[in-house]
Amino acid sequence: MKRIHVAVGIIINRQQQILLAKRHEHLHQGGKWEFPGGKVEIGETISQALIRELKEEVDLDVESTESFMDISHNYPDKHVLLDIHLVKEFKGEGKGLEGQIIQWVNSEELGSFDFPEANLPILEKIRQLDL
Ligand SMILES: Nc1nc2c([nH]c(=O)n2[C@H]2C[C@H](O)[C@@H](COP(=O)(O)OP(=O)(O)OP(=O)(O)O)O2)c(=O)[nH]1
Ligand SMILES: [Mg+2]
Repeated sequence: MKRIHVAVGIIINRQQQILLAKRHEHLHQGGKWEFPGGKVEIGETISQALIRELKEEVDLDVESTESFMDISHNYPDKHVLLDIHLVKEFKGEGKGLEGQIIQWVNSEELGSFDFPEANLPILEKIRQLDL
């Protein structure tokens, strides 16, 4: 199965809250909460893809990104490579431009959201950040 390459942003605001978005029901892993992001297009770097996706999906202007971790995960119906970056410098408040629900949450609250299975190591590593 082809592996899709996804640029994912852990977006952290000045209140140390993290931005989550709820995936639309009809999408792969629909109904689950995600860190905003999307597929890297041909000819794009990861950071270009992340900047583009975060503008398109949540209306943020990203000023810098820091690499955080990569996760390769096989769902029964899709193989993904998540290229995850921290985003702490950006302009904008965040807005669900694709009609998705978005929410800024404290790191202690992350455990109460239902994420795709591939995200478990991300949640573990966020817990180790000093937020
Ligand atoms: N953005 C994001 N995707 C995730 C996370 N966890 C996870 O397994 N995924 C998977 C779900 C999807 O299979 C894939 C993201 O692809 P997508 O369909 O949202 O891609 P996209 O935003 O470029 O949308 P499109 O090309 O379908 O319009 O990565 C996550 O935390 N954030
Ligand atoms: Mg997406």
